[in-house]
Amino acid sequence: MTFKVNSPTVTYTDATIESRVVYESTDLTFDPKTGAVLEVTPTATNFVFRTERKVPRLGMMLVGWGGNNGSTVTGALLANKHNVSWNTKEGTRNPDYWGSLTQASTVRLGSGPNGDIFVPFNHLLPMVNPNDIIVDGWDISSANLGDSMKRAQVFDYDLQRQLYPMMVNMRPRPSIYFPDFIAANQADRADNVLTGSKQEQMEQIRRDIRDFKARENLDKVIVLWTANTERFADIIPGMNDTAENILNAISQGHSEISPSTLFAVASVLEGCTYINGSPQNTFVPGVVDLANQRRVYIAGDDFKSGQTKMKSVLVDFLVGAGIKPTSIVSYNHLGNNDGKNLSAPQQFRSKEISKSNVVDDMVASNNILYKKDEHPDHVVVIKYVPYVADSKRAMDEYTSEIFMGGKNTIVMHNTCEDSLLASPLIFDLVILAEICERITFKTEDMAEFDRFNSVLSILSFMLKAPLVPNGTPVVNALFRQRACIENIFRACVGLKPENHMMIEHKRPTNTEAVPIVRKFAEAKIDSVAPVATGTGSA
Ligand SMILES: NC(=O)c1ccc[n+]([C@@H]2O[C@H](COP(=O)([O-])OP(=O)(O)OC[C@H]3O[C@@H](n4cnc5c(N)ncnc54)[C@H](O)[C@@H]3O)[C@@H](O)[C@H]2O)c1
Ligand SMILES: O=P([O-])([O-])O[C@@H]1[C@@H](O)[C@H](O)[C@@H](O)[C@H](O)[C@@H]1O
Repeated sequence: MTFKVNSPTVTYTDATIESRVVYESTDLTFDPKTGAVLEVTPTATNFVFRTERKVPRLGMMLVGWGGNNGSTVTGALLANKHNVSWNTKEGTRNPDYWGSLTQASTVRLGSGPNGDIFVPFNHLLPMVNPNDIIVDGWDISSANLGDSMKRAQVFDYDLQRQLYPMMVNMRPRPSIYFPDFIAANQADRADNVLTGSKQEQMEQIRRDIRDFKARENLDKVIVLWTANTERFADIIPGMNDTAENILNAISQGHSEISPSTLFAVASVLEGCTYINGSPQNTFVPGVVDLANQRRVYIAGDDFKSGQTKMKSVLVDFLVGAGIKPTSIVSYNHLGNNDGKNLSAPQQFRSKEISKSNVVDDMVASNNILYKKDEHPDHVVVIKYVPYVADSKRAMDEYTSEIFMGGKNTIVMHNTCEDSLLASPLIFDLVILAEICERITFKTEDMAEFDRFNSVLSILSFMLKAPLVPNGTPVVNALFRQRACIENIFRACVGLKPENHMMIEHKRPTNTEAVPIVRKFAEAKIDSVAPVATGTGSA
């Protein structure tokens, strides 16, 4: 962190940052007959946020470690850690974490004499440095990470050449493989698989987590799925609908328990946050129930890296501007192994679902444009074209109705280097999940400090199909998701939410009075007193 907040509402000790926050919202009352809003009442709730300042020694275990994303994440970490630069036809390139919210974006602190002041996002709170993360994981393919990097064809040759010696001795642990959950075309990779009952395999994953933690002297481990997309599992009452039932089903080896669900259960039982970077329904109700019982974080689903990320911006812009998208056609082709797996109908269906639901909240927000249950036509097409490898081509057409019967059509070609866009998100998911493990909060009606809900919806910014606590709203609009993370972290250090009003810069030029500046040190929280000097405030 590079700044301290000067406020009587924030207390810094060696161990913690404690911040007293008034969380303001609105309470609505409705007409019971029509559902129309009757009253809007501003509300204020006193929160105390407590953040542990000690950054832990963190282990990240990737399921699918030998894949394009897994090998790219590993190589990028090593390149940054060891400052490996490489030659390209455009000249020398240096390692970076571009595309990472925590490592390459900034937040506005306030205004200075020469305009707005921005600081790196990861200066808001003490976060893990990705260079310090220790990596391990599993893969059904026995290929070492050096060969996996070559197979992925993501990095430039000169970078691969330098990284290979650092990665060739990294070997994925044998993994859980049930052929009917992923495409049959993946079978030729599966030479590194566990055997035994589902219970025995799940226990082995738990031993692997404990072994990694002990071997590397870690403070904590976070497990993240970046293995192939599975088909959806059937939700079966009495089997995977509660924590007790799913544990029984695993002990009985029920066929509908997927590898990803076994990894999730193993992680939760080991007290490790589990993140799902793929679209399948790993988090069947029994897993969510178990995570809530054990107060362990789970998050998902499906990295939001390229075509869908753009969609969650474009549709938000259109609908927010009062323009009505009526047809959205998203086509893409890719040639990596993910694309090969997605060429199978059931695996494509998982991805189609996660890519299709992303507009629902934005459409539902505007009943001027859309009648009840009215939606744009929305089509998702994915084709496997080996030649383009990891360089996914996305082509989109957005047709919208505009003013007075007009139509607008936006056509976009978006070359999404899949792994170079997804890998920064993997760092963000793990780093943000880790800092969330060090944040607790208390309100007046809570006897003790407690952590967030076990379904860590704050990570939605990185995910196509955000998993949220039952009964809570799903937000896909990208900038609302970003603002959620930033403003919660701002609250943890006593800063107000960024509201973009900048009203201090909108005063009549002829006014004599100096800008109103609230200085907690001089003014009571419930009053605002003009001050003699017009200095900008952070
Ligand atoms: N931009 C992106 O790359 C992006 C965006 C969103 C989601 N995803 C999802 O991320 C996942 C990984 O993408 P990728 O491009 O790295 O794919 P990939 O096929 O290159 O890597 C997946 C790896 O998982 C391994 N695997 C499969 N089943 C496994 C199991 N049960 N246990 C352990 N390993 C297993 C495979 O052998 C492979 O090495 C896919 O599900 C993909 O849909 C990727
Ligand atoms: O994130 P995004 O670019 O919208 O979606 C992508 C899909 O279009 C693509 O088929 C596949 O590469 C990735 O798994 C990713 O899910």
